[in-house]
Amino acid sequence: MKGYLKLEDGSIFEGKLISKNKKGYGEVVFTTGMTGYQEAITDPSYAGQIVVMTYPLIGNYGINKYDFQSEKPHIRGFVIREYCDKPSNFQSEKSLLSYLDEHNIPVLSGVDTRALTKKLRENGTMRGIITSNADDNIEFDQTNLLEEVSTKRSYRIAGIGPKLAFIDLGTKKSILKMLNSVGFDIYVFPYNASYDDVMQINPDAIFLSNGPGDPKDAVYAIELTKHFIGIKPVLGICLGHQIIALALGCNTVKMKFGHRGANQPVKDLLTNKDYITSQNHGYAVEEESIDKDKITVTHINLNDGTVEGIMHKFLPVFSVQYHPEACPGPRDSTDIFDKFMDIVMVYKRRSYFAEV
Ligand SMILES: NC(=O)CC[C@H](N)C(=O)O
Repeated sequence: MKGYLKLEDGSIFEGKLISKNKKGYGEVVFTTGMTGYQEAITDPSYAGQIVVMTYPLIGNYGINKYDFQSEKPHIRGFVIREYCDKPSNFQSEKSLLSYLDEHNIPVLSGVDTRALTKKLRENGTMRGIITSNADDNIEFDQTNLLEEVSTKRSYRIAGIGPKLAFIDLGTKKSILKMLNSVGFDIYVFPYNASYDDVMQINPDAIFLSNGPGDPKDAVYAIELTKHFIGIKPVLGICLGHQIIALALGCNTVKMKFGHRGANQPVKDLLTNKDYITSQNHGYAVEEESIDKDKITVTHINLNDGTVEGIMHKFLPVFSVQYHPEACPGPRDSTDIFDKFMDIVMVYKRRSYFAEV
């Protein structure tokens, strides 16, 4: 069936509606990963968004049971150039389309994704609708994205090391896996956990996860972070990084079209090393808002110079905008998890010896 992606500036891209569900609304964003569609569609940070894949052939390696980043897809729609309905991969268990159909996600294929991407790059991210009727109006659901994707109840992933209070703002499973693999005993809390909730476990450190939407909407997490800065080591990734920046008094801004893909170059200004990183964000910490007497910019994006990491000069607080856990993408920067463990152990020992 013929279908359309209509953008808020009135432009219309034609394609074929190949899914059972023929309609979806969202913010239209593009991602440049050549592979990694399974990780992207199940990454809760994409909640509320219609995702355009710039790589022209999608679906060719199917869906497997290892690469899910959460329990289900969170995207509102999927736009591709060409769909491959005969997946070939030793781990593949089902086709991409059957998986998206199970979860009622609309898929528009046969779209000129190059022209669409150019449009989004020039005009910036826009809202849009996937529909069979080009006269339909773009609507927008005002759901609370954090409530939608965060865990509903607290749970633990046991480890032999220090206790980590992990604030789940829509985390990717691979972040939990990486933190657990370096030894953290993880207590996962919902997005609206209070200071008292978290203090019940007497944590050694705090972690703020990735997640969807505008970081300024994460009001509970920003307040919580303010309580812990200077008291416990704090690490944040992506949305977590933006929340830490806001808690430290910096500002965040919406980018024109964001960074999404598995090939974003980042410079580590402390070591002068460059990494290729996995990214998925539409907001960034505003450089001019950073108080340089207190906070160091540790990483920048080599394409556009935007802030990709910060570190407090005197307190154990640091964060990165990119995704060191990869999934999808290169594992150039996974050492951040070991670095966090080292810092937490130093602080834990210090407070132990202060007590005895
Ligand atoms: N992956 C993320 O955590 C994304 C953070 C935030 N929602 C943004 O778009 O910038």
